[in-house]
Amino acid sequence: MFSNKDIAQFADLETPFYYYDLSLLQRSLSACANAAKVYDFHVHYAMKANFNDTVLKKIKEAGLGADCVSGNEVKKAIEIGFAQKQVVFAGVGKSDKEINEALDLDIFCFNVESVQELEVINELAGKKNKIAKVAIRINPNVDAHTHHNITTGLDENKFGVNSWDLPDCAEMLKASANLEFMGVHFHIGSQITNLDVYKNLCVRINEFAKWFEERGFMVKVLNVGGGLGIDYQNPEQQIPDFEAYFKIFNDFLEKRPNQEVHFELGRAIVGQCSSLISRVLYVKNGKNKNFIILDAGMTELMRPALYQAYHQIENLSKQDGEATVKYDVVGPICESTDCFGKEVLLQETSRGDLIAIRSTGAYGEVMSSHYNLREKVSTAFSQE
Ligand SMILES: Cc1ncc(COP(=O)(O)O)c(C=O)c1O
Ligand SMILES: N[C@@H](CCCC[NH3+])C(=O)O
Repeated sequence: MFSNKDIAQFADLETPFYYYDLSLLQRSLSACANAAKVYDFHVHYAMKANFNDTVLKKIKEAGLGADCVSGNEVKKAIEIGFAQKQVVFAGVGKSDKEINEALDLDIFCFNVESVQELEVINELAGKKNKIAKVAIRINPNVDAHTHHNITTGLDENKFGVNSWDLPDCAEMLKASANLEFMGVHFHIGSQITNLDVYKNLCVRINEFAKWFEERGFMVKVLNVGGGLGIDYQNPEQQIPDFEAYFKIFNDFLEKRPNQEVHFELGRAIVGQCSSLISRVLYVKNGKNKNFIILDAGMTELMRPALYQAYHQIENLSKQDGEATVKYDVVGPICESTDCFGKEVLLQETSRGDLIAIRSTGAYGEVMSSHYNLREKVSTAFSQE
């Protein structure tokens, strides 16, 4: 819900822009940190969800670590002030340059996704006379029951080491003088709303951790990844149930004494704290359809075009009236998929109205592009 003060502030700003509610971000962070603390769990924030500087600084101040998926994310995490020992680096295609940079920055751990990558990290660490800490990202073949395009833990996915390659992995680890084995890593997908999925993941994690222990490895870290979803249908349901989420891992993981449990949450922390604010350029009334044409498009928010993702759409200029007209809400980009919602019921809308597209804090601003030579999308922040 936006206050009249928020809306008055928006009226003076050039659209489109991402609006960040920093007090909501703070409340999400506190809820997450407090729920994790009960079990002494460690949370690394998945930077790919949103790497806006102001957002990152708040997350760092809350004491979370950083989960990175590129050399630039690793560098940015360190620049923002995340402690080196709280930075992890995953990714199925880490380049030699990126590995070298992360070695120089002495990060906590590489989450390694293939036997070849182990070989390369060992060689590059050797050249620097360093010992690289590594966890093996295992593909557990657990169905996350989420959108097909954001599932990552099935045999058909490119991510992680498949179970049949683990014997080679173990051999490589034993033969590599410049690698220190830290533990096992998993991430089965994003926008997971059925928490039972995580029980299945825990069963597989227990099996894989035991597999390594039986071969003489000490598993210091169980990194279970992230993926906890948010309620896109109901943006006012703002803070995910972190307590229920962490409790599942406490109940179902067979954690050894002194073993650390790590999480990599992105969307659950930042998803609800932002909306894309746009202005209506034109309203086209057709025979069978009415179109609202916004000044924001798929270049600012790609999720609907890419995954047919639902985001709630609100007309902020007509908050009181009854919603009576169905519109297809589209952007100005030269693509037919540049559509934020079809047959969206809204108050009768006119040129100049302000429109909010809700729940855009995760994978919104970060996935914006310059297609059609669009301007870089701007940002605005709530007064805390
Ligand atoms: C390795 C890894 N960890 C964590 C995440 C964070 O996911 P989410 O934003 O769904 O919590 C992702 C993205 O899906 C990922 O690929
Ligand atoms: N970009 C996706 C999530 C991908 C998660 C990263 N593996 C989304 O917008 O839902």
